[in-house]
Amino acid sequence: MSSEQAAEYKRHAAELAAEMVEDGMVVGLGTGSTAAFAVAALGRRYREGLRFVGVPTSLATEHQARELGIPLSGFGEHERVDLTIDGADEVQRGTLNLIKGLGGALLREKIVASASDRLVIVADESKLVDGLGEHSLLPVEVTPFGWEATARRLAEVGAHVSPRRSRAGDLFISDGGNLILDCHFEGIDDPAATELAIGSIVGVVESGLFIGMASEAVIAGPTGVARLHVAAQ
Ligand SMILES: O=C[C@H](O)[C@H](O)[C@H](O)COP(=O)(O)O
Repeated sequence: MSSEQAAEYKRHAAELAAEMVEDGMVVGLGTGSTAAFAVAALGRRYREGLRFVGVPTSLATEHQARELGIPLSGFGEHERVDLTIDGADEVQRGTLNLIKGLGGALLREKIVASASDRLVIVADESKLVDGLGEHSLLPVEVTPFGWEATARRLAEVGAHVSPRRSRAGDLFISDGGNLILDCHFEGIDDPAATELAIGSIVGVVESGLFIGMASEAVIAGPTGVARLHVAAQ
């Protein structure tokens, strides 16, 4: 799929999800190229009279939403988020378990997702996988202090670890002031166990595994847009 086609599919999925927002909602605003289409569509809907407040999942999304005139809020004012629309790097068929964080926003995204009544994932169909870790690295956010030691612990649970760097070659710093270690696994057979193993390492802030969090995925491709739900076990 060409990048123009992928962008078109992302836009389709994002615009359909943006239609799910209703008057009075608290809306989680995701991060990344696909979520940005949803934020743009929500900006248009706000200008047309829909009233909602957004909870942004990154500084980049906060900036985009402000430019569009979307009012923003946070967890000081709201305990729960009604609906979050976000992208993903991989979406597992059936479970809708996810890998997120290639854009570096996984920590805020996970905080917002965990406070959301509904997490709707928007993506083009290249993101759909049978098993997590098929195509994507797993980003893990870690504290800057002692990151090399944390990286060694991650290697012990089976990851090939590379610290993420900026284009200039410096260590990438997340919105939360942490580092990201990109972890390659030879497939992630048991995502819940992997999430637990990674989460128990001192120095790990969060991993990009989102297990049991997505309620729906809106996936667009050449045959149209499909709304996927978690399959009954
Ligand atoms: O940290 C970034 C986020 O998890 C993104 O939602 C994810 O990387 C997908 O981004 P995109 O829609 O640009 O592929």
